[in-house]
Formats: sequence, C-alpha cells, structure tokens
Amino acid sequence: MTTAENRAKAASLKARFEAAGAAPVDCAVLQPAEVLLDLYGEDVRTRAFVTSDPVRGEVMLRPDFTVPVVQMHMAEGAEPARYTYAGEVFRRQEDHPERAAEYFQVGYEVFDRESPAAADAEVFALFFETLKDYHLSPVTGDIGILTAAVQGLQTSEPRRAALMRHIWRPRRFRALLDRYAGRVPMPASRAALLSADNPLDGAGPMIGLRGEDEIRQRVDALRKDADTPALPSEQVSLIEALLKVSEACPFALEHLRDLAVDMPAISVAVEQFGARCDAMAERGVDVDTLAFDAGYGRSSMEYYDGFVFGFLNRQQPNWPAVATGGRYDALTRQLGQGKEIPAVGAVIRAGLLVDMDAGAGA
Ligand SMILES: N[C@@H](Cc1c[nH]c[nH+]1)C(=O)O
Repeated sequence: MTTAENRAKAASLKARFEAAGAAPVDCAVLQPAEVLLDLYGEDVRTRAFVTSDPVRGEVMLRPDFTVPVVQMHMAEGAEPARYTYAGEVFRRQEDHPERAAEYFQVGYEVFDRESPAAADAEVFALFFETLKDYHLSPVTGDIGILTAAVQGLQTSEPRRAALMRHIWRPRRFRALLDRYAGRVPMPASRAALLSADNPLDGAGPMIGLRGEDEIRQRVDALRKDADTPALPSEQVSLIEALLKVSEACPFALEHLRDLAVDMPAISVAVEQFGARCDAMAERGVDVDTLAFDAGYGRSSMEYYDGFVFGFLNRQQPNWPAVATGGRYDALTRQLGQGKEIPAVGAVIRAGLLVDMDAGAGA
C-alpha cells in the first residue's frame, strides 16, 4: 500500500458517505490535548502524540475525528446532522510495532434525536453495505447494558465507581469483582496497614508528593472499603453470566431478557437492544446470524455508552478491526456546555481495505 492508494480509497469511501446524505467536514490535525485527551480514556491517552505549542499549550496530533467533530457540532451544528470525513489519525503503537501509527480513517457520524435505534441501524447498515464485498465478520455489543448492570449493583458508591472506571480494563474489572465479592483474602500488608493505630508509625521519612493528610485520607477510604459488606454472590454470578453472553442477536436478546428478570437494572438497555435488532432487520440486516458479544468494545474508546460494533478480518487475527464504531451520547453532553444530543458513528480504516484489495487476508 502507498499513501496515494490509501488516500484515493479514503476519498472514494467518503464520496459514498456523502451520497448517503452526510455533509463533508474536516478537522485540524493539531488538537488541544488538555481539553480533549481525557475524553478518550486510558488507551488513547497513553498512545496520543502530544507536543507543546508556545501559545496554545499542550497539543496532540488528532487521535480520531469523533471528538473534534462532536465539539464542532455542539458549537455550531444544526439538527439533525450527518457528517463524513476522511483523513489521517495518529496513535503510537508500542504494543503493536507492526501496525501503522498514522493511518486513514473515513467516518460517518449521525446526530439525531428522532430514534436512537433507527440511527444505530442506519450506521451499521451503511457500513455493512459498504463492506459487503470484503470478507469481514461483523460483531456487535452494547456498553449501555454493561454500565446499567454495574450501576445496579448493591454496593457502596466508591465500589460502583471503581467498577465503572474499569469496565474498560477487563482484567482489572475481574480482579475488583473478585475482591468485592470477598473471594480473595486481603493481602497481609494491607491488613497490617489498616489495623495499625497510626498507619504512619515506623513508615520512615516522608518522600514523594503526597502529604501526610492525603495519606491518612487514603487509609481512611481503604478502611471504609474494608468494612463494606461483600457483593452478594448472586449479583456477581449475574454479572459473570452477562459478560459471557456471546451468540447470534436473537439468542443474545432472549438470554439478556432472562437475566433482566433478576437484574432489573438492565431492562431498559436490553429493550433498546431489542428495538435496535428490529430497526436493523427493517434495514435488511440479517440479524438472525449477526454476532452479539456482551464483552465487545471493552478495550476501545471510553466515550462509547451504548451500541458498539466492529468488522473483523478473521484471516488476519493480528489486525485491528477494519471498521469500528458506536454510540456516544454522553460525549455530546460533556462537550455540549449544557446541550446534548444522541449520537452514533463509525470509521473504516481505508488502508486495510487497500491491503485486502491487493490480496492480503482477503
Ligand atoms: N472515532 C472512533 C470510531 C468512531 C467514529 N464514530 C464513532 N466511533 C475510532 O477512531 O475508533
């Protein structure tokens, strides 16, 4: 692949999205890092190319278009809106040096209050149709069901907040769940610290940035946490069962409706999934064979809060998803200065399609 080929592919995909009704937009390559970087979450935060500008402070090479497009729409966009863009994004690839750190994305974003289920289906069906000549496997998920399940847990607010934060780090989430369920004993060093009359006794000289007050506050918070009753084991089993749901959409829906009987907190989100399935079927998507995996999307952009999906090349297990997207309602609230609007979108990595056109993993 050459940059020229990728650029041409990106341009033709963008023309297709324009024909589907999206207005073309562009975004600056240099974006304000201080304002925007946290919105992406940990993965991108550690992978963005950040540098400094003498006037604007910390800036980064855009790690995606969604965040700047939301910012632009919330500041000046009329509703409803559909946008498309094509351009390079930049992410460091320490863990996957074989992957490009600079690559073309072509995106389609929908801001529409009318019917979130219909907008989800519109975006998915457009990508499905655009990618139909490529041998790719679509997979869908729903971050909204997971967050609703965590919000519904009977535990302390700090524990719920910690689990919410770590939805994006599946191993850490698992370890926290085990700890909160009382399945793993407290490490001896932690037990000794919490039972000491004065935790700073014998601690040696003060080094580091935290003052004595902060250290005492943290120890107090840990003591409170240690007194929090264990998560009821039925609730832990329900979350575990939820995370294992991975089957074709109609079976997943049935399964999730069963779980919702004992986990009423997820009912609304599960019914939204049901409405999305209907809307996708209306658009001609074969929902009966479409994969749903409740854990899908847990290691991507932390701004997703509902539907998520990807198109994977199973012949190239080391490739990232060729297309990915999802719903990000809360992000519009965060950037909306008092306004918000339901929003969903996705991107195609044009260069990977060029590689497939050339026979790689086709
Ligand atoms: N910006 C996301 C893809 C996306 C577009 N719209 C919604 N999601 C990414 O780079 O992975």
